[in-house]
Amino acid sequence: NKHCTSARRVLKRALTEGGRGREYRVAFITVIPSRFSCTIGQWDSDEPVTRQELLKGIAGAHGLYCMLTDKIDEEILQAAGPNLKIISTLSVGFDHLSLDEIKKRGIRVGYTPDVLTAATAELTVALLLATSRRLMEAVEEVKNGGWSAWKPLWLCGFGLQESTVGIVGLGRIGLAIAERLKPFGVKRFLYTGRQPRPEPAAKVQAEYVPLNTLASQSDFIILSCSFTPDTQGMCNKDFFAKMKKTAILINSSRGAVVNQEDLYQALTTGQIAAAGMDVTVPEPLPTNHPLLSLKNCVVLPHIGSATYATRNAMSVLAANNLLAGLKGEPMPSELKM
Ligand SMILES: O=C(O)[C@H](O)CO
Repeated sequence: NKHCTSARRVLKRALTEGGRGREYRVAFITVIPSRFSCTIGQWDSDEPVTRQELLKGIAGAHGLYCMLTDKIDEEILQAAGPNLKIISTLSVGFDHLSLDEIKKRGIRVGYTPDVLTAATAELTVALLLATSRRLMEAVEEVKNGGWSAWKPLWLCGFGLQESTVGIVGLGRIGLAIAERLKPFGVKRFLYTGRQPRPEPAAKVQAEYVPLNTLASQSDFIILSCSFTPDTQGMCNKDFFAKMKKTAILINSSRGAVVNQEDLYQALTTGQIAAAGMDVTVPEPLPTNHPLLSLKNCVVLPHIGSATYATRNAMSVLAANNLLAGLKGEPMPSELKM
């Protein structure tokens, strides 16, 4: 294999933003040239590659380095042709990859678990606190003159102390979120998923419960599951109807796990207290989307893993996955399909 396609480099911005970013970029760009001889067709921008460019650039490639913004489906795989044997995605999520089509062609897939766990968990906690303690509203009030005096009930929210936290998906990130929340004085952790996970659960004394129980008993519900046909639209009007009126929903998994129309209804009718979303459908969410008009909904632009160090580690891991795959070796992080 003498060719590979690097769809783009994500750390270009790190360089232009200065500071620590500079060393990260160096780390990334040295991976491919020093360890493997290949021709790189690169989309050299921090913006997603256009579909057209990707279709054109991938023709004949042996490997593809892509991101979650690239939908790798039958059309792309056809355009690549039979040379393509390795796909390396700069993400832990892989719902942008048509795995059936990929498997059919005997293509191996690399992804980036573990290295982003801490950053994603940290952001999820930040989003939870920003939502539950109404930080966005509070900052806005300071800026717009709404801060008239200290008042007993003004901008009150909900605290974690003595609360019940429900986690949907107690995987690597779900567990890391629970571990970070525990010191806030959470009383009970509930979790749900395809099956009980006694080992991680024991670390935070989390109880495995059915989804309905989690919905009705939790004060905070955190979505940290993969996006699959089972989880698609899982948080819908039935789910919201079971939640406490004082409960808060936090989503740092994939936007489509939540039915956004039903969420809007639940938030505007007082069925639930608030929601914090780091992921939406679509991304970006149009600026006139109804959810953005709500004070009790905090929306972030999918920044769970966005620390310089984490994006650097993801980039290096994705490059090493690609190289190992091209050499026919085991990848550092290969997706089991
Ligand atoms: O799947 C992923 O990797 C996250 O959504 C972004 O880092």
